Amino acid sequence: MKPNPTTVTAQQSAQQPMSASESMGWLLGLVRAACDVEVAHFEPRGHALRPQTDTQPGLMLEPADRDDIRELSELTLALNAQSFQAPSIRGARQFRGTTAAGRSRRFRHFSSWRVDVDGNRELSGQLCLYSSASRLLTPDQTRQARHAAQLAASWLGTMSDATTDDLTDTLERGHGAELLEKDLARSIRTLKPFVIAMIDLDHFKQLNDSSGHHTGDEALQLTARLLREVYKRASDGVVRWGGEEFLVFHPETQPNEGTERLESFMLKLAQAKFAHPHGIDGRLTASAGVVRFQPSPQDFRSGDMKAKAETLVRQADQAMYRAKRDGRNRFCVGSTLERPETTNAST
Ligand SMILES: Nc1nc2c(ncn2[C@@H]2O[C@H](COP(=O)(O)OP(=O)(O)OP(=O)(O)O)[C@@H](O)[C@H]2O)c(=O)[nH]1
Repeated sequence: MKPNPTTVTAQQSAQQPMSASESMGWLLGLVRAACDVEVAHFEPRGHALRPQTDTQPGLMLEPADRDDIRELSELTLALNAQSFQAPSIRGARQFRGTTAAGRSRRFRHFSSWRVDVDGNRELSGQLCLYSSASRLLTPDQTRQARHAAQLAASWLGTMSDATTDDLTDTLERGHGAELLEKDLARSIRTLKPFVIAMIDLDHFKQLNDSSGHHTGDEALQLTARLLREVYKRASDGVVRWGGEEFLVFHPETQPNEGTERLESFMLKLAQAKFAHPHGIDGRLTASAGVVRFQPSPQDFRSGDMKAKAETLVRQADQAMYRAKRDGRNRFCVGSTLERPETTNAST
């Protein structure tokens, strides 16, 4: 690919840690510079897109938009177009829209790439590029665009290492805690219920002692894989919180979703039948605690998101210890939090 200013800027900024959304902006910038793409649609893996409206206004990728990759990843971006009409872009080969110059045109799909930046969430999915009929790409331009996207994806892949846990490919604790605070803040803004669960493997020390550390590692990897299967939406967080402890969090989009998804994980773990000589029924089990937080308008006023997140984590932890005390291989529900600052009784 010919060097261009976008590439230089991108390579320079790649020396600095970039957020996932900045990375996405950068990737699109590269592709746009290479091939005049007009509409880019990012389809996160394992995550259904919101229904599109009949006429979606064009959305530019401006710095102000970049804090929120979860919202961003659900969007279709009109890079050089004014607007486009598409009831659902997902899988669309073509749709009508208006170019930047105000002309009505048919936009055609010309290429898609798998983007796999973070094994757990966010920029993992399919980037589909559309161009208007008057701008169909030459084979050379297509090659350039492909090269740009591959280059960007490989840079981004390298950068994701700092935020994920090497062994389990889930979010590393520091990064997970930051996302938790952001997601909690969003739930408070939107007044949507929010769920946190703490999951801890049972008798894990004994598994290490009897079957070896390597088997212990495999148990952690299995657990992480099953959690990722259950908590697979772009808005879900799966974090390795401690040695054999995982934290998950997500907005509650359906009633009772927190407990149902945890049940589904427990069932998958039981079906995996991972042998544990000292485990319940000779297999690997887990104990968990889950709390659901329903924000109220009052929460806007007390803004210490870190303290709120810590309280919720502590309550999930207390509920998890209750599950351990009650015999393990189960989960307990912490009391619904009306005010996360108050640490009264989840046990
Ligand atoms: N294999 C392996 N073991 C780890 C890792 N990180 C922490 N551990 C081990 O995890 C074990 C945690 O044991 P405990 O906290 O005593 O808990 P437990 O044996 O699971 O007991 P309960 O939680 O009460 O059921 C310790 O032996 C740690 O050495 C890891 O990355 N790999």
